[in-house]
Amino acid sequence: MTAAAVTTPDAAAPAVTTVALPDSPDLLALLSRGGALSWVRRGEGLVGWGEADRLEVSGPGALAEAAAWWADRSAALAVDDEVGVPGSGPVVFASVAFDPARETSVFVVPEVVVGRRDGVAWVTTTGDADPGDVMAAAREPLTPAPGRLRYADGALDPASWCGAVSAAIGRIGAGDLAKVVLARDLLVTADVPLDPRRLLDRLAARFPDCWTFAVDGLLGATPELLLRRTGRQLSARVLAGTAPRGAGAEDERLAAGLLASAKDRAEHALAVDSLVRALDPFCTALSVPEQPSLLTLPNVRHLATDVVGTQRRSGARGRAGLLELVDAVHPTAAVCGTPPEAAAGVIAELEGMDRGRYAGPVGWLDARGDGEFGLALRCAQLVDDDPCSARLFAGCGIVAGSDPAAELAETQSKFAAFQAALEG
Ligand SMILES: C=C(O[C@H]1C=CC=C(C(=O)O)[C@@H]1O)C(=O)O
Repeated sequence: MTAAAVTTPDAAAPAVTTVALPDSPDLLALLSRGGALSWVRRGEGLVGWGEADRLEVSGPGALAEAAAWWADRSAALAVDDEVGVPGSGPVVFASVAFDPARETSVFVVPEVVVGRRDGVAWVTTTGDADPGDVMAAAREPLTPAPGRLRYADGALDPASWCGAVSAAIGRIGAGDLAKVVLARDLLVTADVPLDPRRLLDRLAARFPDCWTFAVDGLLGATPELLLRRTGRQLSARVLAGTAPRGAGAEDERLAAGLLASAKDRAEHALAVDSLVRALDPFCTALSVPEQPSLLTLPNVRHLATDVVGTQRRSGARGRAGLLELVDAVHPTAAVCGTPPEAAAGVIAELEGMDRGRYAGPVGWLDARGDGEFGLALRCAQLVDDDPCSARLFAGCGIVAGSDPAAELAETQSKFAAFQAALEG
């Protein structure tokens, strides 16, 4: 545990109090129905509820605006933090649009945050709420399981989406670009309102190696870590290149085939390269394994590269904040393509939908500047005006050598992650 912090900017400033908890709570079990906020992996992370503050922002410079907003807001709080670890004290949850210049990014400061890190648990409250009362309040009962589900095509039906993939392969063949990630959406409607807590519980139970996230109605379990900052230490898990799971010996064969696939290796290398190029100017050291490893999930397997770096103490504009770093690395070629401008143009032209916050950075940031951002993948956006409906997303990297039917099957395997959570 690092030093405790007490800051008192002015007498009228809202108070933020963090106290240690004697027991380690099941974080997701604490959430109540409205406004569930989550970033949890293997029982550790943060959950939050209530809204002490909120920013919705879009346009060029959206992330710089958000960073300035959080710096102002967090500096104005009177903080009493007896825990003093990343994630204790004031925290903002964030869900950034895939294209922050065009679409809305959302930042929410919860009234209550409960965290757990390396077995140490704490609760942070903003304003008058008493930490003891907050923890004593039992979670409201879950709403019934969704029961019958109806699915409908989103922007493109499967055949049209395969047509878009063929068109993208044509552009790649013509030399316009090397890679583009094309996504599709699927609409689901249940007979009863969807309960985010039920979905998050099920996602966390089935995908323990993923980060189970929820911010402002966007929920999912992502295997991809865009960027974590702890002090000057930076880390990321880049994924690109996917194979389905099989039964018995077939599963082993598919795993070996993925590692040996020149097409998947090329797709993966572009994603790693895009992150490393963007991060390098901010780092004194950056370590990148030469070969990808395999990340095995219940529904798919990915090529994975874990990158770690040490941030420079200062650059031309001082030491970059986490949101500035996120702005610099996003979008990587894991969600956009190479070169990014050409890929973004092909996505806008061929996908036929707005991604919203799908494939954007999602996570949290504290007042010290520590935080974690994943990419919002394997997720669904709850529909604002229809509590029984959600929009699911899945995408695939397209390179020379991609096959539209195989890419369609890959989106189905990726949708299956959220569908399993819905169908329980
Ligand atoms: C864009 C998605 O996945 C990305 C992350 C991992 C593997 C990917 C792939 O193999 O295509 C994608 O780049 C998605 O799941 O919607």
